[in-house]
Amino acid sequence: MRYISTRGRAPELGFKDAMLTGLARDGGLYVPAEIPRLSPDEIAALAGQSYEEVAYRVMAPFTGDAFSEADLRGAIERAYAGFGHAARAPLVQLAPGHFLLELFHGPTLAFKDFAMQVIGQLFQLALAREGRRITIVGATSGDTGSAAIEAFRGLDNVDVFILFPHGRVSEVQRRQMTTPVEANVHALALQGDFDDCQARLKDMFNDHDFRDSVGLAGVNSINWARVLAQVVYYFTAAVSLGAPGRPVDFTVPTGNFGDIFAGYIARRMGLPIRRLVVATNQNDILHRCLSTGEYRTDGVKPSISPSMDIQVSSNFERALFEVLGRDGAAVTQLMDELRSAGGFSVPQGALEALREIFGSGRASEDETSATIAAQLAATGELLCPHSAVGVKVAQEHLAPPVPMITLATAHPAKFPDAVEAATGRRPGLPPRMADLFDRSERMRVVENDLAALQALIHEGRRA
Ligand SMILES: Cc1ncc(COP(=O)(O)O)c(C=O)c1O
Ligand SMILES: N[C@@H](CCOP(=O)(O)O)C(=O)O
Repeated sequence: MRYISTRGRAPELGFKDAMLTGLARDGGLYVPAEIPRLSPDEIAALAGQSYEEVAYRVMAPFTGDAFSEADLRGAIERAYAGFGHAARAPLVQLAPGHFLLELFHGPTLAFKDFAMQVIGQLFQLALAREGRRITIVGATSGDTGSAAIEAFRGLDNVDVFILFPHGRVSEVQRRQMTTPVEANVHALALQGDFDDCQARLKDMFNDHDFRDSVGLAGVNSINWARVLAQVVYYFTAAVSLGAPGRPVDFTVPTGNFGDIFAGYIARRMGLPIRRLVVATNQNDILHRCLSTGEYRTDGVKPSISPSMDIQVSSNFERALFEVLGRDGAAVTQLMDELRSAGGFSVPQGALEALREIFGSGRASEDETSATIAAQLAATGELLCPHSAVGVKVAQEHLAPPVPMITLATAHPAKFPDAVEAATGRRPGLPPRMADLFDRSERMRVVENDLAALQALIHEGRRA
């Protein structure tokens, strides 16, 4: 299996190198040269299998010969062993025809653990084999950072630097990043928003001297392996509701477009997904774009679903690449316009192709709070604000008899203030995290300045 860049000017790589590389050297994102398909019989045969078995069968066609079957299976087994639910990603019913896929039973209580735990294992295998050290730099609006730290903390051959927007993540999210004691973990509170964090991260990748000198690696969803591991739960959920014999819809709380792009890949692999619905908070650039064809940034607005406070949605580039007929030059032109003018118009044919697959909707702050309260009253399910955005938008897109599955992307206890304000009930952390507020914090507040960040990373790495 070979991987190509969405900008068409970077070397083709195998799975392992694409994973260790992160962003392509032409600034694009790696995607598989071909998307493997599973036959209806192969999809039907996933019914009743463990989450780990489904993960192996879905991921193996993409990893090619990068890892032996035993290594890949071992990595998957270790990745999910610490999850707090036997099903890993349980499906609960909210209403007739509407289901919630709970993706928050991993170690850091958000869907990021599903991929981060696997790639943590795969990175360790690959680095040990090659005797390499790397520096991971990640940008987070709250959840990727803690998941990455959890997956890579304490490793001898990895240093981890996480950029998060200062004052714009929840206290639980911040403490998850600032309380680990391992010397290889560095939490950096950047004076700016998430888009600034992600822009500086991409600047570092595009500075090839810096990139090579520190052995830069990325574990944001710019990394194809992140997207791949997230494809798996679309299969487990759809199959449990009758796929391949029955189509399903998904609604996905969306920011960086990585999670919903994983659903798109599942669909291309043959899973009968009828619609994928993008659910945004008041940072609704994707909803506006799908509605009007205009992708225009207008500044990140802080919300009660902070992990989705994103305007420059990284993986939308992968979707554009597909609907532009895999034309790297056309993608490069749109991305250049985004950088120079803050936006672009999606060509009409590409917009129609997007709309055939993706629906969209937006939830205001009040609607998000009202949905948290209403779901608690109606079903007893306590939603985090991101999942509530999803449920609210999903309710507007129900199309019986096709079942709707909404992704619940984080545990409500990560956002106790917003949940308490909506319901009067303050969700508690699981016992293993009960002392989170007693642990001492370690973080540096940093300017939004590329050269200063690069110097800090150079100095902070262990020799
Ligand atoms: C809790 C939560 N929900 C939803 C999202 C949006 O996911 P994506 O960025 O893959 O679109 C994020 C951040 O990625 C998140 O942390
Ligand atoms: N919401 C994310 C933003 C980064 O997303 P990623 O999927 O590209 O890592 C977060 O919580 O950090």
